[in-house]
Amino acid sequence: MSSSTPVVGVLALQGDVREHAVALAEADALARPVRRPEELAELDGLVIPGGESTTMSNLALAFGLMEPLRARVAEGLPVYGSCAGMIMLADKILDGRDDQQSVGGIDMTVRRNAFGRQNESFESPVDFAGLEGGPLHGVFIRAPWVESVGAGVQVLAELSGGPAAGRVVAVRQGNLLATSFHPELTGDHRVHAYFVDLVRAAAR
Ligand SMILES: NC(=O)CC[C@H](N)C(=O)O
Repeated sequence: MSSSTPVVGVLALQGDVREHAVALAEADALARPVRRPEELAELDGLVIPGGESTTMSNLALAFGLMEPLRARVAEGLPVYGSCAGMIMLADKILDGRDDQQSVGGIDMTVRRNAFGRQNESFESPVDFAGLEGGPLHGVFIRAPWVESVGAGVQVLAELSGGPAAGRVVAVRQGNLLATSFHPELTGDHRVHAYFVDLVRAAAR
């Protein structure tokens, strides 16, 4: 790759692909939709968007992408998952559908639709470790939370107020990044810029 403009795929099976592509472009990456296994080879990084993790799991299996995705994660490909994408990166899922699979890679347990009916969708400020410029505007839509993490996982954000105060909503393990919320819907591209920096550092 050219060191200045990394190529970052957006898994385009389902979900808010376009919004991530726009945010990545704003963060100075070349965004590409990814639907076929061979398209994974050309990437410096990948985003797994928000959407519905059960559908994404079905489609990844149907398109023959699940094993190639696992292989690329094992090779160290930087991947960022938001919401359903966070579920796809979790080693363990609670309240998933029985046949649901994840790509895995982050040593964490996530709970799907964790915030419950009253809180299906809500917005909350999120203090994200290492990001300058004040709290993020966190948009949560039938979001998962991180129930527990292994020793190698860095917690980047937890909710500071409300009924779910203290719940972990952003993590990183090596080149893998996941958020419960949707920065791609806010016009604030700091999380994407953080990820693109990680992609650049990994490609060096
Ligand atoms: N906004 C989202 O990505 C929602 C995630 C969805 N509830 C799931 O289980 O996959």
